[in-house]
Amino acid sequence: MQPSAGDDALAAAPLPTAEVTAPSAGEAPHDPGYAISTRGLVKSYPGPDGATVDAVRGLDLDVRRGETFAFLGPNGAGKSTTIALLCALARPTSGHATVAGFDVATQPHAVRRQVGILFQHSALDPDLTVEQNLRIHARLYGLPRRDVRRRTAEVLEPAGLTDRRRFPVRALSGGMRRRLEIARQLLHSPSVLFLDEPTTGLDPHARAEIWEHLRALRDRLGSTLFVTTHYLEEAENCDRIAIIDGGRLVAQGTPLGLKAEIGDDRVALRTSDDGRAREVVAQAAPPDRPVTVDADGTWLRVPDGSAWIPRLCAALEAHGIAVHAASATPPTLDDVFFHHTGRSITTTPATIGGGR
Ligand SMILES: Nc1ncnc2c1ncn2[C@@H]1O[C@H](COP(=O)(O)OP(=O)(O)OP(=O)(O)O)[C@@H](O)[C@H]1O
Repeated sequence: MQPSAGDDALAAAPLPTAEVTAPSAGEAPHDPGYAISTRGLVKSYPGPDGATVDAVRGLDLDVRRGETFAFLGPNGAGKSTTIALLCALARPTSGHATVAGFDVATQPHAVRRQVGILFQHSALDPDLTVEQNLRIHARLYGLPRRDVRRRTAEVLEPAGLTDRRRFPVRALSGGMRRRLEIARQLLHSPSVLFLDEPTTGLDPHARAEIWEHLRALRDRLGSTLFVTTHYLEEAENCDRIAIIDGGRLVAQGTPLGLKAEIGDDRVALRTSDDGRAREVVAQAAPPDRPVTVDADGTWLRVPDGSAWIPRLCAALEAHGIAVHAASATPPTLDDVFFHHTGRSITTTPATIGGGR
């Protein structure tokens, strides 16, 4: 969902051209090592019939400078609302947040000059050329006229779009358009770049290219990247991950650290009779290990999963149940997501050996 700015007067304010000032002490929690810091951040919207929709409920988040940070959550979890708050496009109901050292509630102009935002839906004009789209943005951000040509060339080059600068946007591929949107957001040299599902709708090749581009930008400019994505393999390559569910932060850590917290391997068995297999596996497995039957077959979590496969297969075969396939897999990020939210982030059913 695209952050809706319409509910807040803040969003309608014009972008300033003046230099920003440093925050005064005590306005919001701020550690100079953090690009983003929030404490008890809340956003509630008026809902239907006088009810209140609590989109973000008390978020405590710390994102280090130069970090690539993945923000994961099911649909409606509050990801876009969080981005809107952090970009000062919506006003927090309560709590504090600083971005690049500026308070989103008391210094919204300064925050907006420090951030670039890639929305889920394209904000490019397809009839204008690549350069014209960039110039409009430069003007909106009050870039001095003498700098526009230089900055345009500087952002187009790493995006691989220099030779397309006179093409109308409608003549670009989906991946090129996304790279152009990223380039446009870099024109005013933001220190934090927010990307709301930057690769959704792109084919795997274009997705890989976007990530290559983002990593190169991070390495070259030292920008902090805050990315929402539904693709766990993309989150896997980020420095740290936060999972939000129902507006609350349910997990935060490195991909490795979060998976290590889950610990045990997942052993999945596809059998001739999964209903009976569940009972047999429950008896043969260590006590207090829940055994589940779903589209993947019969599965459970145990330490050193591959050592359990021969034992479980022997027990099943002793009960006349044939085992068609068996696998043991270490925890994946989808397991982490499932563990914290009770559901899978993937839309397609997981397969034995490749799923939860
Ligand atoms: N302007 C608004 N007015 C009322 N409710 C809103 C508004 N914007 C968002 N919400 C509600 O807040 C909750 C969080 O929405 P949000 O768009 O932040 O979630 P999300 O995690 O970005 O979802 P998705 O992955 O589907 O984009 C949802 O219940 C949504 O319906």
